[in-house]
This record gives sequence, C-alpha cells and structure tokens, in this order.
Amino acid sequence: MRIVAFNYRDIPNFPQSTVHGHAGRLVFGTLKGRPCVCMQGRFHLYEGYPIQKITMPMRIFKLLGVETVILTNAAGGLNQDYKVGDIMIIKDHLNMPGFAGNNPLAGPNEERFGVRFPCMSDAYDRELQQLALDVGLELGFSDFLREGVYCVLGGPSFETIAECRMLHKLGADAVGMSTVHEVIVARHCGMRVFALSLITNKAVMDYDSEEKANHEEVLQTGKQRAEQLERLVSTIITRLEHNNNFA
Ligand SMILES: O=P(O)(O)O[C@@H]1C[C@H](O)[C@@H](CO)O1
Ligand code: HPA
Repeated sequence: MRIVAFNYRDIPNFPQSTVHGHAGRLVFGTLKGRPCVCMQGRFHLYEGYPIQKITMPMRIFKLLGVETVILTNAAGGLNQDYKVGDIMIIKDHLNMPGFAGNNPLAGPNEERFGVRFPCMSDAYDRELQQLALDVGLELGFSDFLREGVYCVLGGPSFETIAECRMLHKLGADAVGMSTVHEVIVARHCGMRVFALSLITNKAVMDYDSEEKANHEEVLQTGKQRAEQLERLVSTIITRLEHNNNFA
C-alpha cells in the first residue's frame, strides 16, 4: 500500500501534537481500495488550543471531499459491566464543556460549512453502528463489543470519584477528553460520523479502591487491542465500499 505522510509541523497553521503517544502525522493512502486520510494524533482542549483549532482538521477533511469520519478514542469505563479492553460503539454523547458554553461552533457561523443550529440527535450514524455490530459478530468480537454514551470533559486531570459517580448517574458509560468536539464540527458540515471508544481503564467509583487512572495504562491497553481495533475499522471500511448507500 502506498502512503504519503506529512508531519503536522510541516503543514502551515496546523496545530502540533503535544501528547505522548500521538505521532503528529497526517497520512494519506488507500485502505482496502478506498482513499483515506488518517490523523496520527489529535488535539485536545487541555493542550491549550482554542476549541476551533482542535476541530479545524474536520473542516479540512470536508474541503478534501471526505464523506465519512471514523473517530476513535481511549476512555475510562463508567459502566460497571465494562471491562478494560472493551470496545464501545458510541451511540450518543454528553458534551460537558458545551454545557458551559465551550462549543466549537460558538462565534459567527460559517455558512459555507453548515447551519447555525445543527441537530445533534442523529450525530452518530445508526446504520454504521449496526454495520459495526455485524462486523464485530463476524470477527468474533462480540464478547468485548459494547454500545454506549461517551462523556467528554476538559482534562487533563482524570476525574475524581465523585465526578465519576455523577457522570454515571447522568447516563454516561465512558468518559474521555476528546472526540465530541470533532463530532460536532463534522456533523455541522454534513459528514457522516462513526466513533469508537476503547475502554483503557475502569473509572474509579469507590473510595475503597486502590486503583488510579494513569496515562501509561491507557497507552498499554491501546497497544493490546490495536490489532483488533484495526481489523474492526478496516473491515467496516471495506463494507462501506460495497454498499452504495454508504458512499
Ligand atoms: O485522544 P484520546 O481521547 O483518545 O486520549 C485520551 C484522553 C487523554 O488524551 C489521554 C489520557 O490518557 O487519553
Ligand atoms: N478519564 C478521562 N479520559 C480518559 C480516561 C479516563 O479515565 N481514560 C482514557 N482517557
């Protein structure tokens, strides 16, 4: 497979990855015959970037002709049935920074991308969720494939026990520090969105627990499930190719 990669630092006005484990490259290539562009590393609020800057790649992708965006993240599991290593198909989100007015679409609306008040009740494409479940079944991944609600916080501190308990009560199954802002901007400009969380750690919900969330565990679980995640995503992409409804 031929790929062409650009370091973020060589792309004018592109933000730089500052997080350990995020390579900071934009990779163009074909995956199972379909043209793709892949971000090796994303941007987060906690890196200090304005929210419009961390979501800028979504608008670049739209201008490049991208129709479907597949987002992945690492997240802490709030749902007590979840295990480390589970892959959660995101069916909805809670946008905590958005509750406080920190929304990537705040400010003058860019009409060439989308409407002032975009709907978010259909943010996560249901056909793609079903496709992922079907593909997961075929690949024998059903034991660790889940569906749930992802909650974004600003980070970079991990959550307190009280915060985890509250988020769980509010209906979140997993908590993280990314994705939702990208989803909002991608949906605003009409791209189809599918998103997955890898449950890299269990959120600490109990004052007797000795467990502590840490980035090393997040990276380690990511490595352990990387191959399966790659098979899941690449097989989903293959199926997009075979179904005109998805093109
Ligand atoms: O970019 P994601 O959301 O996958 O990364 C998560 C959130 C923090 O950046 C980091 C914490 O370990 O992982
Ligand atoms: N909380 C927030 N973000 C995360 C977590 C977590 O427990 N794990 C990976 N990213």
